[in-house]
Formats: sequence, C-alpha cells, structure tokens
Amino acid sequence: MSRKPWVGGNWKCNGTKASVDALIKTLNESDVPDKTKCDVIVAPSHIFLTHVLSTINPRFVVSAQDCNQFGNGAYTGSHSPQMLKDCGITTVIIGHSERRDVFRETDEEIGQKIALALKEGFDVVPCIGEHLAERQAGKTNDVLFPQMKAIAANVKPEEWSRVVIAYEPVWAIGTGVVATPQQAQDTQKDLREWIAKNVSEEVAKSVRIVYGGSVNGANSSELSSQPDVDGFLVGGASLKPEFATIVKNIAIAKSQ
Ligand SMILES: O=C(CO)COP(=O)(O)O
Repeated sequence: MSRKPWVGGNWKCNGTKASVDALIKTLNESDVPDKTKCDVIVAPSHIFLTHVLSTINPRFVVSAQDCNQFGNGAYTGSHSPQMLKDCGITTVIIGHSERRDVFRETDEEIGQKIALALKEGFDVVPCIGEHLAERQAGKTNDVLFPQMKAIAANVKPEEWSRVVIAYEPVWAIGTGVVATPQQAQDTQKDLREWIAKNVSEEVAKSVRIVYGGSVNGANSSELSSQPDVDGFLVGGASLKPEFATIVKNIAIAKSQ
C-alpha cells in the first residue's frame, strides 16, 4: 500500500507578526508539490493560528501545536479542540517531547487529548521519542512501545485514518544531530510491527509514521528513501525557505 507523504512544520513558540507574514509569503510563493503528492501542514503558535489560516495558500493545512483534554470551561490558559475547530483548525499535534518534558504531560493526559481531538473530528499527530540515555542503554523500544500503547488505547478503529505518528528522538530535536537513515528506518519499522501486532495489519500498512529531529534540506533526501519513513515533522528548518526543499525531497522519493 502506498502512503501519501506528509510533512509538518512545527513553528514552536517562535515568530513575530512580521516574521510570520514573511514566512507565509515565502510558503505561498514556493513551488512545493501539490496536495495530491504530499500533505503539508504548518503549526504556528496558537496566537497566530487564525491569521495564518486566513492568509496562507489553502494548499497548506494549518495545525495547532497542542489542545486541552477537557473542552471548554474553567481551564485558564488552555485551548479546547472545540474552539480550535470553531476557528477552522483541523489538525493538532499532541504530546510533543517539549510538552512531555517541559510541561510534564503524561501518557495519560496525552491519551485524553488524543481521544477528545479525534472525537471532535481532528486529524491528530501524536509524538513519541526516546532520550539519548535510553537509546544508549538499548531501551529505545521499551520507551516507545508504552508511548504507542497509550496512544493506541485512545484511537478507535475507524479513527486511525486521521492519525499520523511522529517519531522524534529527543536527542535529535534542535541539536543538529539527526538520526541516521538506518536508525530512523529501523525504529519506524519496529513501530509499524508493534502496530501490526497490537492494532491491526491493515492500520500498520496504512498509517503514516514520520520522522522528526534536525531534519533539513540536505539530510531529508536520504531519509526520504527509507521505506518506513513517510515524511517529516520539522522544527527549525520549517521557519526557512528550505522547508520547501524537504517537501520536494520526500515527494520525489515516494513517487518513484
Ligand atoms: O521538534 C521538532 C519538530 O516537532 C524537530 O525540531 P528540529 O527540526 O528543530 O530539530
């Protein structure tokens, strides 16, 4: 089964009104392949979401970086899936390692967010990843599989088509130390096998698993050639014109 490539630009907590406008202009003028060849999402900070949505070419999907697990109500400072939906947002990244490590989000909370966002009709991008010491100790799958279990427990069979799994080793995020193509491939193959055993063969074949962590225009080409790498979740390079190169590289690799 061929899986349509998927590339996300996670802008994290970056940008000014002026820099966001400049980035939108760059993306609108870029020659990224069309929607039939690659899904491309951009995830600005919540405060810029509606502005980006109203000014970016609809070829790009606009995503939130997080949502709450409660819905509307007395939850100061948070954003419910319902209000994101009302603002026209259709996709949400959940459980990024920065949410896990800096904001101390647990697997349980991440699972609750996934369940609510899916219930509200969102496409969701749950993130998983191991720390350096865990990889060095040979414990990568011991970390990733429980993270996957907490995600899978909150996805109904018919909802899997709205899930993209982002594998982002924490040691590769923002460090310039990208996983080797073999490391990304081996880990994502293991994840797909876990899904085959614990969800279904069908979901394992169809679900997109993307890699994140120091992806750039130069290294995205070889990573794209790995069979279990269906795309990327990009941080730093998504704020630069080379984001379009990354999209082009995966679209070309997967069209062959
Ligand atoms: O965390 C990431 C995307 O969500 C990756 O960030 P970098 O591409 O800056 O390493």
